[in-house]
Amino acid sequence: MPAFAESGGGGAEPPLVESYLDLLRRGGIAPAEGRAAAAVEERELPLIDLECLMTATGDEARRAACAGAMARAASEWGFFQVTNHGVGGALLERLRAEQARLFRLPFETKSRAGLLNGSYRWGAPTATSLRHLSWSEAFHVPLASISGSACDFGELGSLRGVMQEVADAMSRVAKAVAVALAGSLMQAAAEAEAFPAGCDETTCFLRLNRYPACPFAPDTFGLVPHTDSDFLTVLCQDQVGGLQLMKDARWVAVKPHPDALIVNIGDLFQAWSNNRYKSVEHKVVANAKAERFSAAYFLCPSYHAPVGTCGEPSPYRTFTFGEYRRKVQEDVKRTGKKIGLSNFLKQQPPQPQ
Ligand SMILES: C=C1C[C@]23C[C@@]1(O)CC[C@H]2[C@@]12CC[C@H](O)[C@@](C)(C(=O)O1)[C@H]2[C@@H]3C(=O)O
Ligand SMILES: O=C(O)CCC(=O)C(=O)O
Ligand SMILES: [Fe+2]
Repeated sequence: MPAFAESGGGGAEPPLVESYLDLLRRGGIAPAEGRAAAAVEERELPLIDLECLMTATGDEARRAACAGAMARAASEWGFFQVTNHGVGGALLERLRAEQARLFRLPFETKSRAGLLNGSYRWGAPTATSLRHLSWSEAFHVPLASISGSACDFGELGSLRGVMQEVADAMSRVAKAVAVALAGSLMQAAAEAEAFPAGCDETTCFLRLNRYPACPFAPDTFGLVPHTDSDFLTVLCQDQVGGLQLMKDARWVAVKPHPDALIVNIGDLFQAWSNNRYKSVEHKVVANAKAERFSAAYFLCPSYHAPVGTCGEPSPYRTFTFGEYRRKVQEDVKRTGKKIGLSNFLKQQPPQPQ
């Protein structure tokens, strides 16, 4: 498959080239950040062995040490990588093969409302400049619909089963990590076990990402800089690389690790932890030669449950995930950018005159 096959006429590639050239014509300049990409340092994320949490073998002391290491990483990095997570390598290989088949469907088929619950998106929904363009395509699938009959998998019958297995395995990791992180901030272990309130398979998402090879790399985002609008994300990336996160005000490239999954704190967990845990900005830099795949599990609460706090006083007012999502979409529509948590601070920063 060439880097960007002619779109339309049954081609699989979304019309990213046309979108890029249109934004360039409309005065968008290629984001300068990409040119600095060469200077970006590659770092190993904090590596945490989850065996003591994911199996009954771990004793209390090992579990406490594991929770402590995650809490430090969640505070200092907002990201860490985990091994012995229980999500089988063979299963992740099957997912990657299924993703390759799914994204090879014609663009018209992928865009069709019925396929995967109409969850397809590409480029930039509301791009007004190249800085909003993501050289990627994705299916952002509500877990509830994966098992639901309403979700049309087209001719990809085996995809449903693989996505269900991956979602089940990743949700176990997400839950175990969330409870351990909450327990580090709460005295009552029982309360931590119930954390996060209102999260279940009907409220979480599995996002399948594909990043086509990009003729405008490295000046183009594979995925624009953002923070995740959830409690936490469990991410499986392949070995191509390109994920970067903000650390001490500099972009840092995340070195892929063949056996590890990446966990990152989302906006809601930063709010719940009263800013102890950080929802850190991250992006994907486009790759000139290789296509890249990733799959992200988003641990999200129901739209109605207040996000809550580990303890008052919280810097944030009470808000629900529904309010949060609506505000993000409203801000993106109005400004092209997500504003996020600062909208929900009790003390609003002085507005620029
Ligand atoms: C975790 C996510 C937040 C985001 C959707 C995504 O799954 C990955 C891209 C994110 C992003 C970045 C640009 C915009 O801010 C945004 C609204 C979008 O369309 O894609 C956010 C999404 C979000 O915050 O909902
Ligand atoms: O593909 C990646 O490595 C990151 C994806 C991501 O940040 C997301 O889907 O929110
Ligand atoms: Fe993300």
